[in-house]
Amino acid sequence: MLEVQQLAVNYRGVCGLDSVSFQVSPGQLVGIIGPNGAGKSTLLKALLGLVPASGGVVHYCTCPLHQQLERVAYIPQRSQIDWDYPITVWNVVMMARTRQSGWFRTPGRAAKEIVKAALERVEIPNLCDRRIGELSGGQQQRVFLARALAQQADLFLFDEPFTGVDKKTEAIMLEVFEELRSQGKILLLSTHEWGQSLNQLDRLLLLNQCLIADGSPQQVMTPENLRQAYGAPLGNPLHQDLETSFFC
Ligand SMILES: Nc1ncnc2c1ncn2[C@@H]1O[C@H](COP(=O)(O)OP(=O)(O)OP(=O)(O)O)[C@@H](O)[C@H]1O
Repeated sequence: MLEVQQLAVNYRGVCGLDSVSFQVSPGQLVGIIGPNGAGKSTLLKALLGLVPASGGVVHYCTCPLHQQLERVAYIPQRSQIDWDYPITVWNVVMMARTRQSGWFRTPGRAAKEIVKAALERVEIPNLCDRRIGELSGGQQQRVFLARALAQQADLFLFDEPFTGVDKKTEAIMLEVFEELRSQGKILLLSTHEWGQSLNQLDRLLLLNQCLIADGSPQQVMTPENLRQAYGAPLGNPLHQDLETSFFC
């Protein structure tokens, strides 16, 4: 069980997150939605301690999460990754095994098998010798999904995994998420996706600095909650699009 209590982040006077509390059970796929600047990325980073919390606690299996980061796979937003870094696909995915094999040791056969299997699962074994900067956006996302798989984590945090990916990559991602969910893993993903794809999620957290709603997609995506999060009154074309895309 992941337990988040009154988590808050303050960026030198700018509120990033305001007293957010929720719990996630094993085997749940949870989406985090909200407008730009709502604190979705901040929430994922604060869970890991990548940004300092000004308050609150994050426990996983009753112990502080920051003491067991080896159990967490984090895939940041595309814009946070240096795609010009001269590293091959194979080595990016192998980084997931470094903690086990040690930074200065040659990876063993078991680590290589895990990396190979992860690349095969996301259908890019043929790209293993390519540099990450030479890949398409969808291929790049698959590399980081493979790295997350190779880490064999218990908790997966994805920051906008669907941004810039094609339907094929999205389908592979959703299949992998489903497999992880059925293995009892916890998955949290921030998204700007709307429409029927939200129904794939067990739960949604609707954020706008504070947690506006937490429940099934149907419970969360109500006109009143959307108004509260996005601030647009009914009659605003943007707001109507959002509602239409979900409720049709
Ligand atoms: N490093 C930082 N320094 C100062 N303020 C920050 C920093 N990172 C985020 N913020 C602020 O914190 C708030 C939440 O930002 P965050 O990036 O978490 O939102 P988001 O929901 O992920 O947005 P988006 O959908 O645009 O990616 C915003 O007001 C943002 O300007």
